[in-house]
Amino acid sequence: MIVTVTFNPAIDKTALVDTLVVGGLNRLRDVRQDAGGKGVNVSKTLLALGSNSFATGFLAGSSGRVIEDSLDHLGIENEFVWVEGNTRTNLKVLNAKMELTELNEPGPYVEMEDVQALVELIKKKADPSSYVVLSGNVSPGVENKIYKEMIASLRESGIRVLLDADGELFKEGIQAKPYAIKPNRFELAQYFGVREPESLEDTVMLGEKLLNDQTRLVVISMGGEGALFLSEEAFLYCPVLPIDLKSSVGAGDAMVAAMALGLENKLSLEELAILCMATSAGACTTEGTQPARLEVIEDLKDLVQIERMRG
Ligand SMILES: Nc1ncnc2c1ncn2[C@@H]1O[C@H](COP(=O)(O)OP(=O)(O)OP(=O)(O)O)[C@@H](O)[C@H]1O
Ligand SMILES: O=P(O)(O)OC[C@@]1(O)O[C@H](CO)[C@@H](O)[C@@H]1O
Repeated sequence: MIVTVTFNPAIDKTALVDTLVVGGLNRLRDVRQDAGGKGVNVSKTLLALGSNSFATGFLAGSSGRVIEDSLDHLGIENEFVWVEGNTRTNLKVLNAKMELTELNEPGPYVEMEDVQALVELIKKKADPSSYVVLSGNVSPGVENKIYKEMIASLRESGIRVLLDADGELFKEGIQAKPYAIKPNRFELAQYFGVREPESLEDTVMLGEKLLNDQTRLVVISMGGEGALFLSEEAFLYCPVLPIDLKSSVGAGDAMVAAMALGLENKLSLEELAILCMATSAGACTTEGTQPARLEVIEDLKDLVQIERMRG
């Protein structure tokens, strides 16, 4: 069973505008709404890939109900800890050049006792064969060391964690050596306090420093430049797939879903890379934060190219 944890889910409003004017009036068109937040997107993608998951985290107020209803409607098993306030709405605006501007709200306040309730819920659902996906930002009130503490605590129960976070959450979380991580190139550079590496070799040099006896898989996503897959088995580079881009919001989450499924199904690194590339590219072919249909993902798999950098 894959358990996805979203501390700070969101209703994602995606809209188009020809030119985004900062400090001016922008009239949006083609506004669509999706139940989102990184872990929620991972669960939606797993469903598209034909896999069950259990979605949890924090929800609040009427927006929280919208997300819960959407997951129920999709048939995704879920149980959230309910807190005061209202789950956030995040605005994603794409201009005519397909440049994305994201305006993410902070989300409702979460007390430490709510976090305790969440950890108990996760431990109730997960067992040593489970992968727990911790992804996204946390709500106000939650400390940056939370993922680090959760990774350590879940490890005591033999549960493996896949971490996708940025900034301090990532920096702290890494210290607890999660089983798998998916930084993008910016997050990787930020972690090491260096400029974003330009070459694949320099990116690999940073990424391999994060592999260790417990962190067995490092995937570095590089947006339109593809991704790197590092494990003790091999180091692989996959160039980006040629697709008709609709919205890249959630492409990273699609990749995380494919990583979790690949690990659960014990795929080889090469098979896992193919699934990740096809699933993440598929997410870019849909509007908003919807995953692609399985047939689309299957077709995209044929386009994946793999360059072996080591192993
Ligand atoms: N324009 C694109 N065309 C095809 N595939 C893409 C494109 N953009 C992203 N992808 C795929 O999605 C993967 C993840 O994208 P990206 O590196 O932007 O993730 P991210 O930074 O975690 O994004 P987010 O947090 O917004 O989901 C890439 O490695 C690539 O495989
Ligand atoms: O504020 P966070 O938690 O970092 O990111 C939240 C978010 O931008 O991530 C998803 C796309 O990856 C969206 O569904 C959601 O709005």
